[in-house]
Amino acid sequence: MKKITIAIDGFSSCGKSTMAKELAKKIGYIYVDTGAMYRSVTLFAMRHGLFNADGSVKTDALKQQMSNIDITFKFNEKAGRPDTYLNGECVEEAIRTLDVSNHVSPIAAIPFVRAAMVARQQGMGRNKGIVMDGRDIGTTVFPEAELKVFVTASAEVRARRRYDELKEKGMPADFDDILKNVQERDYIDSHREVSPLRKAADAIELDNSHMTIAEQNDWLMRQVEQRIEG
Ligand SMILES: Nc1ncnc2c1ncn2[C@@H]1O[C@H](COP(=O)(O)OP(=O)(O)O)[C@@H](O)[C@H]1O
Ligand SMILES: Nc1ccn([C@@H]2O[C@H](COP(=O)(O)OP(=O)(O)O)[C@@H](O)[C@H]2O)c(=O)n1
Repeated sequence: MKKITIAIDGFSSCGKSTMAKELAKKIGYIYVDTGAMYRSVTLFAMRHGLFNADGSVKTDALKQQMSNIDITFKFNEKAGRPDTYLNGECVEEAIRTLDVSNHVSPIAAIPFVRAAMVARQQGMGRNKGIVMDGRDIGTTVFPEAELKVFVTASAEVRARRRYDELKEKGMPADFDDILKNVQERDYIDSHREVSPLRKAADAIELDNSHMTIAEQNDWLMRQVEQRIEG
């Protein structure tokens, strides 16, 4: 069966990685969560004092440190998805905190950070057979992807989903803080100069506000079948 490239973009916390990882498992593709890469750079910057007190980034210092940031993925059989490693340390949990979420968008707006991440992502997808989710996969990383999906849901629905997830994991969560974070990231991600979050002209839009996880997985599988058979 022919292998294709699948790009899943959209707003924060709308279910991109949930559907991407499930699809990859079903069809035996590699799954890459590009948000985890930007989150890992952010965690590194937080740990190394590369943020100013006002939340802005010490850009020159970060630039000098970029070659010391090694991000890798290793498949976790139990979780059924790849875990993210920063310089050899599993940071899967550490990169999902609200603190990291509150710092990530300024990091992801920096051109040299994006250039480094995009180069790595393109390398991982060189042989196709990949499902990648993020903000700029269909527009910048793989503009030639055979299937592009752009996912949306209302900000309240997305914040509720993230809130439920953090609660279930026993992590601190406040609904209003999460909603504010989701809205702020949407704004910064959509308005940055380099690769802003936007729907690619040839992407299919999916509003999953009122869909179950099973329904969206079925929907995505149908889209893939059409591309693979067609
Ligand atoms: N259709 C859905 N209905 C309810 N919850 C969902 C749905 N899709 C995803 N979720 C949940 O929403 C949360 C955010 O999903 P996630 O896949 O991490 O989003 P993203 O990758 O877009 O940030 C997760 O806890 C996930 O289980
Ligand atoms: N391809 C990507 C993926 C994420 N990002 C940035 O990384 C942040 C975290 O992405 P994420 O996918 O983990 O976020 P959630 O939607 O899971 O909350 C986003 O808010 C963007 O600022 C990006 O700029 N480009």
